[in-house]
Amino acid sequence: MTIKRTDFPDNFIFGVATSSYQIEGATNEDGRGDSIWDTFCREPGRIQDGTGGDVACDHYHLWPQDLDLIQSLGVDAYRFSVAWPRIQPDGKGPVNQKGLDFYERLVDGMLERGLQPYLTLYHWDLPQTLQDEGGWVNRETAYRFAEYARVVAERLGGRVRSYATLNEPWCSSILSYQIGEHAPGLQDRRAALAAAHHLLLGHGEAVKVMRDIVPGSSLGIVLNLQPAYPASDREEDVAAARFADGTFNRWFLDPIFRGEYPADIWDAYGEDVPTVQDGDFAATSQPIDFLGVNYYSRSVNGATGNVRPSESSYTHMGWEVYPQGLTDLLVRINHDYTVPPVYITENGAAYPDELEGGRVHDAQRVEYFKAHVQATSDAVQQGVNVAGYFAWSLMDNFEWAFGYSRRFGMVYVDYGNQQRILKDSAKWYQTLVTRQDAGV
Ligand SMILES: OC[C@H]1NNC[C@@H](O)[C@@H]1O
Repeated sequence: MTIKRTDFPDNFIFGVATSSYQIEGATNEDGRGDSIWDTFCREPGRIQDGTGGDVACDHYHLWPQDLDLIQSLGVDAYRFSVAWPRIQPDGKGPVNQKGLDFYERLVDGMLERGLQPYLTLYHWDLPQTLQDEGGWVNRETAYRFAEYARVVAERLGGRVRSYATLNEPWCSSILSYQIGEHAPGLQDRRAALAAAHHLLLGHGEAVKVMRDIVPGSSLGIVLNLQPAYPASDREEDVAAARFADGTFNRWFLDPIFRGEYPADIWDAYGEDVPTVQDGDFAATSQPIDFLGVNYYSRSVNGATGNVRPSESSYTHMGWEVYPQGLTDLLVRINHDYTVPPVYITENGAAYPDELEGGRVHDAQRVEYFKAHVQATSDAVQQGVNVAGYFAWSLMDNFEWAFGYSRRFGMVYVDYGNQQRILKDSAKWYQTLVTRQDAGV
């Protein structure tokens, strides 16, 4: 059985994805302000290898060669994010023209190379000055976000036809304000749920603003979703899976597509629930043109905690390789919600890659991509309107709390000399997207 590009509709998009803080570097250049991740990386113990994004892949300076690299892969599109602190160093008010100029050059560079720009407005690099005023826990940040969206849309306008407001609001709220592994590193569930609500409010306010500025553009949001499976059919395990599905998936899908929070989880959260004002759900459930789904793995839930099926293989992040979960997730979303076209906006795996004689034989990552592209095709065959697939990631980059200790790229980055080296997985992807009938 081989997975081929012709297994997908002709207009299906294949792309690669990155994000600003993870690849750009140049954190003190051309007027960029501090983000919460610059602050977080300076706090001892927060990042596993003690690093930060101050240099990263030096993409701020190497972007022309990186766009050449993306073009050489033969993909249709490039998913990237704009750093809010480059556009508004204080998170509000004065606009830094040099920041806008950078992204204008980058977008024009994509268009010149026949690459469709898929822009994400917020991939976690909140201006520190807004965090100083409470960050996403402060409802005002939602309105500052809409103002920032206006600035970007006014400059990049029709050249960018696809705008995602947020990347993974679960990470920007629960992982960041409740679990504390991501910036700003708090551990307060009430704060986290307030942050989640204001992120979704900001999404809605930004969509409202952008509808007028970039009419005809495709506006959406990107969610990291994880299908939750019960460890057994025992009632307590089934309940554990439903709770996991509720807190991880439905807490974000429901406000966007149903204009409400899921009642079971709302009740479970008790006093920690966010303050919802009149009109909030009208904003959060603004009609959108696409849903981005970031899929990496599933969870297997038992009453006493998560289970790691021994028969599965695991990535360098400790995530189970479970491609069927992607198909199941897409079919479920399509069944339970009225969704617009879906893009797989991130899918990929970290493995401990070794550079051997100038090559990286990342066979496990090749198998991961093959299986998940196949799983995406299976969902399409089952009637899910999947419009595209973006591999995470174009190149190795700063993997947040893991620093540079985890490599997700299909292109190897030698951080000592900033060389980019195509791994076998890049070559496989190239054969797939350029219709050279990649075999499975
Ligand atoms: O952990 C891998 C990726 N997950 N989604 C968000 C990205 O920024 C991460 O690198």
